[in-house]
Amino acid sequence: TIITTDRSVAVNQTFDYIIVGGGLSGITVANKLSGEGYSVLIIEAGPDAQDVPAVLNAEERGNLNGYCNWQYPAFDESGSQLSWSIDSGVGDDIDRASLGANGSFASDGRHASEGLPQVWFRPTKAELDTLQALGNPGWNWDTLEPYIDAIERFTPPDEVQISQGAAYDPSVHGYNGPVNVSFPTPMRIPQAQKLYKKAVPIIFPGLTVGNDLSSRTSTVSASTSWTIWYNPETQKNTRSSAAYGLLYASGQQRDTLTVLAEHAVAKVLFKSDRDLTASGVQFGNASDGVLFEAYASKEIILAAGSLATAPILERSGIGSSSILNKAGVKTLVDLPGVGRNLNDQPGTGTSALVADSFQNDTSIVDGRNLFAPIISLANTDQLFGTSNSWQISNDLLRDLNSRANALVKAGAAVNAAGARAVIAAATNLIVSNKLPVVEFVGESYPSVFTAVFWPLMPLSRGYIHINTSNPFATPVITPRLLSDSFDQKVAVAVARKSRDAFTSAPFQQYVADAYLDPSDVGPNATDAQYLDWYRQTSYGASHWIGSTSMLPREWGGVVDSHLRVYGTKRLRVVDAGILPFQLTTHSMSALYATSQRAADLILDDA
Ligand SMILES: Cc1cc2nc3c(=O)[nH]c(=O)nc-3n(C[C@H](O)[C@H](O)[C@H](O)COP(=O)(O)OP(=O)(O)OC[C@H]3O[C@@H](n4cnc5c(N)ncnc54)[C@H](O)[C@@H]3O)c2cc1C
Repeated sequence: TIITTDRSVAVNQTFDYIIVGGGLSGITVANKLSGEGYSVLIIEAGPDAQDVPAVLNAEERGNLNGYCNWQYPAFDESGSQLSWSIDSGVGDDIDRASLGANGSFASDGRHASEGLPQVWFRPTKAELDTLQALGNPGWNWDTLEPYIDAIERFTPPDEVQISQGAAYDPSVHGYNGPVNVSFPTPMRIPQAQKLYKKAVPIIFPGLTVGNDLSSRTSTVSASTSWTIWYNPETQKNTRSSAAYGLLYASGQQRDTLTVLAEHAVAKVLFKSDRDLTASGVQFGNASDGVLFEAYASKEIILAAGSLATAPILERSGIGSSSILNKAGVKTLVDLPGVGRNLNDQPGTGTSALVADSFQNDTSIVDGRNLFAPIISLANTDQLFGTSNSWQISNDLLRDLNSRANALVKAGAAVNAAGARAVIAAATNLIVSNKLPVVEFVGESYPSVFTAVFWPLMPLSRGYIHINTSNPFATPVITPRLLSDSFDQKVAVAVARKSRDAFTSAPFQQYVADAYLDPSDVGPNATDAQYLDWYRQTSYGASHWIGSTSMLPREWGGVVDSHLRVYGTKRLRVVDAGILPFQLTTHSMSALYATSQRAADLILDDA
């Protein structure tokens, strides 16, 4: 495998496949295709950060600024810039806008301060089967779960880790894959984990503490495993990822794989404006702005992530003709779904001051930088109480049409039928399958207990589009987080629950001030005050999906169930953007499955 920034490896060269983006999905696909002997070029916008300590050592994720975050600006509907920027992944390792969050060369997109993806657990059968129900034959639990199994190399916790809170269900892990999954050594804040585990069933009645986040049909609370492994030589919790597992690993080297780093793809080239067979890409480096071409004899695969693939399609002439006209791009395929249905989970958090006598107790508060030691996933019954939940569920079912119409009006969906199908699918998971609607993370930092949380199955949708043909300009991203009233209800309810946790009996003797932050949203605050605070402080949880959804074309889909871009030939999308609705997990486990399955579909057609 050649990894280089020397563009001469690609300029005017022809490969079997060109993959745009060396993040989680791009690396996974490249590994499979090159493993079959096909020549593959990955063009990755970010840097090769293989030996960067902040990338390699999982606990240095706070030092990633400058390596791994494109930090795209975000806007509200009036065009004003929001106060937060989007951590857009630089793959695991590359520079942050491009790399997928999980361990790829780059990651997909979020704040460097939060670091690259690490939390690992599986989605449920119900949600993977819903991909198929949305008009995508072959995309279901039975076809995808084996790929989740295949990618994971799980190290079960040892007795010490188990005594510190770790637990697992051996049947929901893979043991022979390239991506390591384990509990940290030592476990973080074991005593504080116990407090959260006692408080969670109190604040979310009906939610039980289980033994594994991956072992569930609906809700669960448990200590988290991460995509890390413990290196006894360096004594460090070490990052695992698509990049480390499938690209850098000595056993995965290929004669036919070339990675060109620090170059961004501007657009896809076609044989002609009439024959929309993808034949190559135009690419360059923003520092000099010069554009070059490289060619593929078989296919172009866009894997630049949910925040970059849609703009590449638009610059290539594929998108809504009115948006392309305004940007000065000639429309080749009028495909209005490009860039719509964008969504992420809006996250924020509260904190409580730890009592003086426990301030130096590292089993309760520590400065270690591994996010999310204990995670709880609660459904509407557990969040709202069963009778309120019944009413809220009825409202959700009743309001499908009005929600769909509102999304079309806002420009976040192509048509009411498509919007309704997607919202109905999510609603069904919430109402009938009782899947979790909120994620609640128990954390601590020096001097404070914190709760970090987000609506897990948001119904809000936004959009991302280009506004210029300049290949190096950032897209205009309008996330519209919390624009839906159900998401608002979930947000307010979980924020209140976090206060209930810190005032609950288990925490009482450990907490000096349960309302430390936000101090002005106190016990008597109204829902409106909570919502106002939530809006001001929340930002995307870095699980951006949906902007190139896999759906029937008449519903606003961008790719078909073989991930082929409608209206074109030899052009596919394989990244988080294909998911039409959120999964009740962090995205990487599912994306490893979708990208492996995509590689098999591509090989079937080779
Ligand atoms: C900070 C952060 C933390 C996260 N934490 C977790 C977690 O704990 N657990 C979890 O499961 N998931 C987590 N995620 C989510 C997960 O990482 C992403 O969902 C996943 O990486 C998306 O994969 P992808 O292949 O779609 O895109 P990515 O992995 O983002 O890859 C896209 C790649 O394309 C590159 N690129 C972009 N534009 C161009 C261009 N024009 N030309 C060439 N290359 C380009 C990018 O640099 C990037 O390398 C996190 C994400 C972020 C950002």
